[in-house]
Amino acid sequence: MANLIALQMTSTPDVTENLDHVEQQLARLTVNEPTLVVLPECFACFGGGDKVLLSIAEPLGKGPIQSRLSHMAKQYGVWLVAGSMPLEGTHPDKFTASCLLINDAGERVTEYQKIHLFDVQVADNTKTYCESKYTQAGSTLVSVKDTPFGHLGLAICYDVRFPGLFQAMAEHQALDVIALPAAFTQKTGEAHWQALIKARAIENQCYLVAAGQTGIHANQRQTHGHSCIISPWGETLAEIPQSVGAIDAQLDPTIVNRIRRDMPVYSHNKFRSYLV
Ligand SMILES: O=C(O)CNC(=O)[C@H](CS)NC(=O)CCC(=O)C(=O)O
Repeated sequence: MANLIALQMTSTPDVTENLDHVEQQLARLTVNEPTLVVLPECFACFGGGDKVLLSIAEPLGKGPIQSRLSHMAKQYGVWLVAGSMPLEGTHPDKFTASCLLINDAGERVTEYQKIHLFDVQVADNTKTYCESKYTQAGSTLVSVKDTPFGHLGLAICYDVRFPGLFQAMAEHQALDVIALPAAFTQKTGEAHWQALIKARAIENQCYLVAAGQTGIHANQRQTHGHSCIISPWGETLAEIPQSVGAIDAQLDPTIVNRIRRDMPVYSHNKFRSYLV
C-alpha cells in the first residue's frame, strides 16, 4: 500500500510564500508508508506574468527552488511531483514548464517538460492564452517504472486532453498512477475537468492524482480547483472543491490487478502500435 496526496493551492507571484505554504502542508502529514505528493502547475509562482517566470527559471539541478524541494522531500519523507516550474531551456527568451519527480531521499528521479501548450481562446476575462509565447514545449514522454507507486506517468494540465500521450506512456507497460499537476481555467474546468480526469483513469485503469490551482490570482485569472484522486474504476476517492489544502487516498495494487483481470482492456486493445 502507498499513500497518494494532492495539494491544492492559490499560488501568488511570491516564490518564498508559495514554498512556505507547501512546507506547512507537508509538515502536517503523518508519513508511515511510501507517499506521493503532487503539487499544482506553477505552484512556485503564479499570476506574476511571463517576465517573472523567466526571471526565476533555474538550470536543471541547480537553484534555490530545486534545492528547497529536495530538502523538503527528504525532511518529510515524501516523493514530490513538483507540478511545473520554470527551468532554463535552450531558447534565451523562453523557459520549459518542467515537472520534477523527487524521491524521499531528496534526489531528482526525472524531469518532464510539458508537451501540449495552452494556446487557446477562452470566454473568460483573460480570453487569449498563448503559453507558447514564453514556454518552450517538451517533446519527450516521461514515465517511471518501479517506483513504490508502480509505473508512474507524468503529465501537466492541458496534456490531459490528449489521450494518445497516456497510451504512448503505457505502450509497453500499463500505467499504475498518473500524476497531473494543473491550473485549469474556471470556464474550461467547469465544462470538462471531471470528465477528462475520470476518462484518463478509467481507460488506463489506473489511479490519477490531479492537483490544481484554485481561486483568483494576482493577474485576476480564476482557476478551477477541484483537485481529485480518482480510482482505476473511475471513482472519486477524494476531492477538494475550491479551497486550499490537501487530499489523500490509499493506493491499493490489488484493486488495480482485480480491475485489469476482470476487464483486460490493455490486452484487448487492437490499437497499441506494435500490434498494428
Ligand atoms: O501560464 C501560467 O501562468 C501557468 N500555466 C497555465 O496556467 C497553463 C497554461 S496557460 N494552463 C493550462 O494549461 C490550462 C488548461 C485548461 O484550462 C484546459 O485544458 O481547459
